[in-house]
Amino acid sequence: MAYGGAGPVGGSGSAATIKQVKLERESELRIEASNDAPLRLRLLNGTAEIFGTELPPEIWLSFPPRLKFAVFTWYGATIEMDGATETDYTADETPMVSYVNVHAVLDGRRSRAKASSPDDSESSKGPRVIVVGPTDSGKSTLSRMLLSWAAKQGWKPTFVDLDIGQGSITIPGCIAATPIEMPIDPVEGIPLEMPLVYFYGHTTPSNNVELYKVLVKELAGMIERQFTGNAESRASGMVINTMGWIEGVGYDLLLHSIRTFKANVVLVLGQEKLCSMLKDVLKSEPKVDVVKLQRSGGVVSRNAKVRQKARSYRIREYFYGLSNDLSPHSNIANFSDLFVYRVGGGPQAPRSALPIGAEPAADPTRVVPVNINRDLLHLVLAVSFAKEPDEIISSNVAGFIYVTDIDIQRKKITYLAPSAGELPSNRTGQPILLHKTVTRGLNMCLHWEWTIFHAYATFIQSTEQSEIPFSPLYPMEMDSLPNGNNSTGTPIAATAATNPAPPPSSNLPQLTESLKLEHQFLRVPFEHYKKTLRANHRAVEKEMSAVISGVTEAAAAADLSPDDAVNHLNSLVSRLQGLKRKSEEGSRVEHLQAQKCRVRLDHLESADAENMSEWNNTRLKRILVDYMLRMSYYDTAVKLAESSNLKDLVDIDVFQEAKKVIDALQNKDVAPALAWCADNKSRLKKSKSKLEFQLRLQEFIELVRAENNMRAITYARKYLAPWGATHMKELQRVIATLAFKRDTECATYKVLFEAKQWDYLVDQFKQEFCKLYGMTLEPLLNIYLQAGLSALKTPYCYEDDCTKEDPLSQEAFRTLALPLPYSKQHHSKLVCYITKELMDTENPPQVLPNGYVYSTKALEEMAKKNNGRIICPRTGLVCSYTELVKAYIS
Ligand SMILES: Nc1ncnc2c1ncn2[C@@H]1O[C@H](COP(=O)(O)OP(=O)(O)OP(=O)(O)O)[C@@H](O)[C@H]1O
Repeated sequence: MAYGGAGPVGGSGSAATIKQVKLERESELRIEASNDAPLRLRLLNGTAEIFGTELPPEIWLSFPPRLKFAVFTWYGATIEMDGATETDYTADETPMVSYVNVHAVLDGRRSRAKASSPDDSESSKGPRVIVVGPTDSGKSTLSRMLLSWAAKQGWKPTFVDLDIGQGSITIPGCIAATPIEMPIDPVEGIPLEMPLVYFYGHTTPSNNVELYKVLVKELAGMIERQFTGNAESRASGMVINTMGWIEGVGYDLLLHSIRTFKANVVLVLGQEKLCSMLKDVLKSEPKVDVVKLQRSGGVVSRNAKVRQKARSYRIREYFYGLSNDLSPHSNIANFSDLFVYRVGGGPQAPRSALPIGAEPAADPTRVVPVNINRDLLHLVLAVSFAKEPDEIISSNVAGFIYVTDIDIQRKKITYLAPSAGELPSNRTGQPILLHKTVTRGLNMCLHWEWTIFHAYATFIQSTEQSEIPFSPLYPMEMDSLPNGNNSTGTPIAATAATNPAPPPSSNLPQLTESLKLEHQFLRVPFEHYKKTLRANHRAVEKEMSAVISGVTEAAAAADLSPDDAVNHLNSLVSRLQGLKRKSEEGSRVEHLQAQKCRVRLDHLESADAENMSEWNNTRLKRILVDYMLRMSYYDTAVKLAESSNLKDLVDIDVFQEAKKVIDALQNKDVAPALAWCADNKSRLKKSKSKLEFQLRLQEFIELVRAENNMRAITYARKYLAPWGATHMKELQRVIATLAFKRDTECATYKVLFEAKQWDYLVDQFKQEFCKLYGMTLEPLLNIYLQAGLSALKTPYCYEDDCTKEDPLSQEAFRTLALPLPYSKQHHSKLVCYITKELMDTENPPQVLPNGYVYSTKALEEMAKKNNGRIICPRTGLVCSYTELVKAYIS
């Protein structure tokens, strides 16, 4: 196991380096990201995937600290990594072939289910796969691969997560399900649009086995009902991830889950004993395949402490997002608005109420009200969709809140919620958006009372401090399983299968492929919208905390006269009025930006075969506007956008923001650029941007140029010294200008005083700006032109006799084509269908409107005979000679 490329083997938390790793076919690069810094990675060439999701070529992906994963390739690939790792190594022994073979069989079963009549409840049922095995056997990872491969082929399998210990869909302590419509994002994990979540409240089922069973039954029942009305989901089936407790009660619970979900494929990871026990028990159930699969050597074992930490990170992630990109909202509610309930462990039934001989036992599913007091402080609460207390157990939850303060005197509770506004309202049917979190501790419920809607929340105490192609197209030979039943179709391949099935290929229609270039079309307005939301949120928080401390100060000031107090309060009131005005304006802007995102989605959706030409025309104009904006032709861009009614489809407002900074830099003023850096500090820091440093260096150089050495030194101490740890060399070079002075002839320092440094800053800013908004660094026009030029570029284009008609005879096109390889040349000859003569530069081909091509000689003769009309000998199309377009042979 070693790196195939240059650079040191393994990371061991050393300083960040960029290194390349060459992966041979069917091998994987196993990575444990460092504990304190993210890791960037990109696919340089070949194809590779992370747990079933293909990597996009040449795009840097950023992985959060502590993530453990593997980049696998079927055909070979080169990966580039930037950042420190705890460990990284390549491995060529993986169980991926057996996993993909399982996928291939499941795929066949899905197709058969889809093809059968929906009325036939048995045969229209897709595979229901349950993945079982001890802790750290790779269950979640295998589930993820099977889901991503299925989604890639256009299926919509349902992912069911019964592992309350870690929780892939939502916080631990819950069981949950969600449809998977796209391959799972290797960084973000399971998408959380609309998960179905049932709250259990402990991280091990042993605390309340009965409740766990009841919730599993509720979840299974709900999914079954959804399948009844949705043939596509039904045929796609489900993949069920389970917990690692496989002995004693844990084993009973596994069997209970297999039966409750009517699983027909049981995949046992790396446990001979469990596999044979399950085969034994399930042999009487003929339609269940039990298959043993090898555990991957890459699966990382985690001890109790690491697991606990992982849970704690998830609480934080739920409220703050994977990379601190979410802002939870702080709200206050009255005690009287809510009721707290605890599930299970309530008072025991009196002996007198029990059958003779029965011992009083706490009802495991009893819902018990609890008083609100300071014990609730720092608890994570889950808000339920139940309308009445007795519906709590059978209801899924809407989301979670975190209690930050309990004011007993004023009877107020302060909490953080992942979304703005009050707790979810039944009227709109909008649940709190679920992100991820962790749970441990008590098992109680919070009842939220509303005029129209009653919501219940379950809360749990978090004692963990939350800081807050396959392509070798081998034919597949499937072994029949010992207890497999062929009536369900092809049996699942056992681990013995050594030939990989064809890797799942994408079912995305062609249009979607071309829409990939439209990424920034959606991303830019969305990033802009997010930025406005953040700015508005910050402004409100700032003003509110100033007002609150103003009130507190006034209350504490014993010597404040009534008049002064009134004046003080009046000033606070006018401040709040100002905030109200600003908020109204802010919300108007937010609304407009959200609308813009909607318009763009609608525009993309409107593309279909019928209006393609008009749609493409609009696209061309969009691309031209984008080009002009990037090249600073703002007025022309605005005119074209206005005259073509494209204002919502182009990013003029975003580029106006850039224009201010660029204009200032061109006037040798760094202040607006520095302000822009301050506004986007955290995101620039995340992407390791050096822009602020470069701006500061330039300010320093200007002070040296003005011979203001003392100020330059003070400036360097204040603004440049903090960069010393990471950019010492550049810093030393610039500081040396104090000695060399502005009229130095020493080339190393002379260049620092040149005017082109400002152009360089403009370029740097443009790059950072594009990165921040998710834009391509090159204008789209260049990318599209390069795509075309790559087909035309031949050595002939660079010879002196290259004809003027060839785009590559133009210098501008030649520059664009510079990085492109020559197009593949076939020495074929084109022969005219009519005259059978060779078509070459002497007798060039011409294209008819119907796409057929004939030689110029033949067409000229035909036009002469028919008064300028051309009749296509193959389709009969009639057109004028003037409608023909010359074709170029390269
Ligand atoms: N091939 C691999 N290379 C590197 N890391 C891997 C590989 N396969 C799995 N892992 C990592 O190992 C860890 C454990 O894997 P996983 O969560 O799939 O196991 P599990 O059996 O579901 O665990 P649990 O005991 O929580 O149920 C995860 O962090 C996963 O990302």
